[in-house]
Amino acid sequence: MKIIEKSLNGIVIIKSNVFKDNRGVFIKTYHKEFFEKNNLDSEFRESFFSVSKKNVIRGMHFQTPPDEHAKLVYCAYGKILDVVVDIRKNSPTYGQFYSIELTQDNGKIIYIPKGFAHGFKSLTDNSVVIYLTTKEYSPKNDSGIRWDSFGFDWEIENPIISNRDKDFLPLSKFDSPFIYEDK
Ligand SMILES: Cc1cn([C@H]2C[C@H](O)[C@@H](COP(=O)(O)OP(=O)(O)O[C@H]3O[C@@H](C)C(=O)[C@@H](O)[C@H]3O)O2)c(=O)[nH]c1=O
Repeated sequence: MKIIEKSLNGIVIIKSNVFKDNRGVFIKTYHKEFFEKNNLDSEFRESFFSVSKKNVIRGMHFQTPPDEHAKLVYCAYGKILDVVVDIRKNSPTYGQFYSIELTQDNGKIIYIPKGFAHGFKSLTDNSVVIYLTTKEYSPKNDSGIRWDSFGFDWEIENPIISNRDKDFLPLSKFDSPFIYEDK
């Protein structure tokens, strides 16, 4: 495992060794000591996955305080375009986004700290996306902003989206509870 990229003062891209043989692939996705050494939150408390058809967009999600959490995200089957946007007030990169392809065999894992909205577009049928989060799911503080409200070009006409995701406020109307802290 190694860090191959950092972005927007908090986003970290981890690359894991991809062991390929005649059976398939093997990829390690979490190593507590590695996270501690690199000052990343490592106390993950829940894990879940979703399966998405091609052209599904899920996002842009986060939990608000006091249930805000860091997330670790990777794609165990298929291929996705993962997207994050900085929603920390006073952040020098507020409103800026970052995107990366995560696939079943590129070994890439994205670490998303508190204060970012997260979403993705599924590039294949049955994309399996796995998450680890540092705080339990909190329906009342589970929130989001509109996927098409922060300038990112998703390169898609009619994505498949949940009703909940369609109803989120655009970033411009969202009063963010997250404040950037210079570390
Ligand atoms: C996230 C979550 C959802 N649920 C329930 C709520 C709902 O009935 C059903 C599906 O939830 P959602 O529609 O929110 O699923 P989805 O839109 O896939 O939500 C996910 O999107 C991506 C982009 C993320 O970053 C994740 O953290 C998560 O917010 O599962 C839980 O019970 N526990 C959970 O932890």
